[in-house]
Amino acid sequence: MDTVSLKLLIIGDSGAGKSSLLLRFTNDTFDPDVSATIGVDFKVKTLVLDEKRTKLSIWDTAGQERFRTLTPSYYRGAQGVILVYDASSRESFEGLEVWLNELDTYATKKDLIKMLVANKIDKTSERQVSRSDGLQFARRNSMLFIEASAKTRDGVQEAFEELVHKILQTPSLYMVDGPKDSFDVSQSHEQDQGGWCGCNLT
Ligand SMILES: Nc1nc2c(ncn2[C@@H]2O[C@H](COP(=O)(O)OP(=O)(O)OP(=O)(O)O)[C@@H](O)[C@H]2O)c(=O)[nH]1
Repeated sequence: MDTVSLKLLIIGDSGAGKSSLLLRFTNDTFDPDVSATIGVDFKVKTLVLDEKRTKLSIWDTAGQERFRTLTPSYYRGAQGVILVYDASSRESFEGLEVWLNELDTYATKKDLIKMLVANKIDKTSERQVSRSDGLQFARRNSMLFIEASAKTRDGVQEAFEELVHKILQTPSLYMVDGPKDSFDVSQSHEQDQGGWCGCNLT
């Protein structure tokens, strides 16, 4: 079976639930007291989809401005991005434009696939962003869209799988010409450890 290595990013306002979505997807756990990400956190997960083994390296970036150093390197070479807002926070929804601008500025693959995730849909009585508002924003910006909850698992697996499925349908995104363009997970991880703090605030 072919193995495809993909780099995915998770971006969005602080507190939207980026680390929680990643933790749910990679470990199937949820931590109500998860701490803010400093710099970047990084997880690898293998997924078999469309008769391909995909080795996903998923970069969870800090939403807080003061922890965002070396921003361009988060974006370099990414084939897919998950843009997260909190459906119980209008502010996090309104922050999406800024994240899209940052993506436009730094992404090196301009045809990368974007998935918009409305997180925290379990907080039904506190909802501030309707499904149709989310869907409309996604359509306007050529993104996939899913509503999810890292807490209840709703939509989480689907969000990652749909994104990967769409990337696999776009071979130009991951077929590489030579070693210089390929993304080597092990090498990149070593760089992370040496370059900046890839940890959670305790
Ligand atoms: N009810 C509910 N709470 C959630 C959900 N996802 C995350 N949370 C909570 O929201 C808070 C923020 O979650 P994080 O995953 O740290 O958010 P983040 O986007 O990674 O934040 P930064 O690291 O600061 O960028 C935590 O208290 C989580 O437990 C969800 O689906 N439902």
